[in-house]
Amino acid sequence: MDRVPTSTQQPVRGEPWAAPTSAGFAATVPVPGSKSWTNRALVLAAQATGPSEIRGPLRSRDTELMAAALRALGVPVQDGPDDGTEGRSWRVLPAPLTGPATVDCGLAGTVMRFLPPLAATARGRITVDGDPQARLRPMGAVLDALRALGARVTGDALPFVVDADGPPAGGHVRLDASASSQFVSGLLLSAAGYRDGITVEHVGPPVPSLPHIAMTVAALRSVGVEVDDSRRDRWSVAPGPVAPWSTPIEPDLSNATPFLAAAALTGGSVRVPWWPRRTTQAGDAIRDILTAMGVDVRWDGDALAVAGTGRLEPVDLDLHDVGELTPTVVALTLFASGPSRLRGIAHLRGHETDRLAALAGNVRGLGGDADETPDGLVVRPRPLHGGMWPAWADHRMATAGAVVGLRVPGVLVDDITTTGKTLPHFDRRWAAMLAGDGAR
Ligand SMILES: O=C(O)C1=C[C@@H](OP(=O)(O)O)[C@@H](O)[C@H](O)C1
Ligand SMILES: C=C(OP(=O)(O)O)C(=O)O
Repeated sequence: MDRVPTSTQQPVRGEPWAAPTSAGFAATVPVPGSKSWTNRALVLAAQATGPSEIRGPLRSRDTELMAAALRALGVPVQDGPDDGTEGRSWRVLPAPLTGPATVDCGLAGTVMRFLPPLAATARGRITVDGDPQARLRPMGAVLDALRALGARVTGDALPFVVDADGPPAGGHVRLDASASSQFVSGLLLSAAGYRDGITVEHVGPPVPSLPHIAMTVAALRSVGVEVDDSRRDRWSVAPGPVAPWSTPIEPDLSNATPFLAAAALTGGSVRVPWWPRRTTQAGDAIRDILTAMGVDVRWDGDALAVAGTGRLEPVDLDLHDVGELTPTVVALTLFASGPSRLRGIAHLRGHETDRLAALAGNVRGLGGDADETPDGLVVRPRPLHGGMWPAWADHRMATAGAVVGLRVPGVLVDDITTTGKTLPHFDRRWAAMLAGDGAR
């Protein structure tokens, strides 16, 4: 039976976006800073012993919401000097966290999961809400954990209220983080400010997106916070000072994936400059995924260079660790030489939308053949026709529609502006890539 993705999204404003087709191009595509790194940097900088400068941050809806949340709690987050680069730096000036305040999470998982543990260390009443669709995202485990750690929180999902009275006791808490790694990351990021620190123990089916927890641990250590992650499913943060943030933000590799997929699908080539050789970002997994599909992937100086080879092999992949790549990968598998299977991603049902239902439904809407499984998707390539590819308020659904549209005339994305969640001006960047801007 066809399922329709859960969506309370508001009626889409404006005209649908006609996805351009392409028969190949050569382009250099710089991508802005990482969402995941930027929002970790902001949360840590707000707790630091002195001012921080966050260089090369992502400036998008998710990160502007995090900056606005910190300002609402009394922490100035100011523009740094304008050096002409896109990701204008942020200067964060730590100050006592106070309510009353209202925090808008939008649809950002990082804001709704990272901010409440910080808010619990403030003083005053803090009301937290977000987009209608955000109210459907799993939150209960984090809010229960905060209560167990001594915080006063009313509610089990957005909207909820934190009645803060200075740093809670903290201590040891058990929670089921199988719905989102962000439950763990959020608690760890503010744990140094709890009186006894925090030890988080996961109990339940495997935690998804473990590289994102490794990123959290790396971020904490970079500001001098002591973290013990030596035991599986257990993370312990000691109480103590947080040093100012100083690490430049890496480019967002997940945001790079639709552009790399475009090269793979059209026989074109794309270079993404400043691709880190070592990183905790999930998006780095695209190198192995494209290679497994038969695409030419190589280093070119400081850039990653991807070129289509005219063939795309089918894949059987466990994306449990790198679930946010699924929409891009599905777009690619639609054009592979046989059926593909994607596994380990049941938790995507709690992302911006139910991504498994949205992807299967959108593929079928273009005449394709995709089915949900209990923990993923099966995609069987067949000729597609044009039609509407709804974004379901989900930035990665929108960018996946752009990828599909490269090979299928007449694909329309109902709301391309939803890409502003993590990648402002996506449509302009896409057009520039197809025009071969910056090609070498
Ligand atoms: O911590 C982070 O920055 C993120 C963790 C992951 O969340 P889930 O564990 O909920 O998949 C990922 O999908 C999301 O895009 C960003
Ligand atoms: C799951 C994602 O986002 P969020 O940070 O809102 O969970 C994503 O960007 O793919």
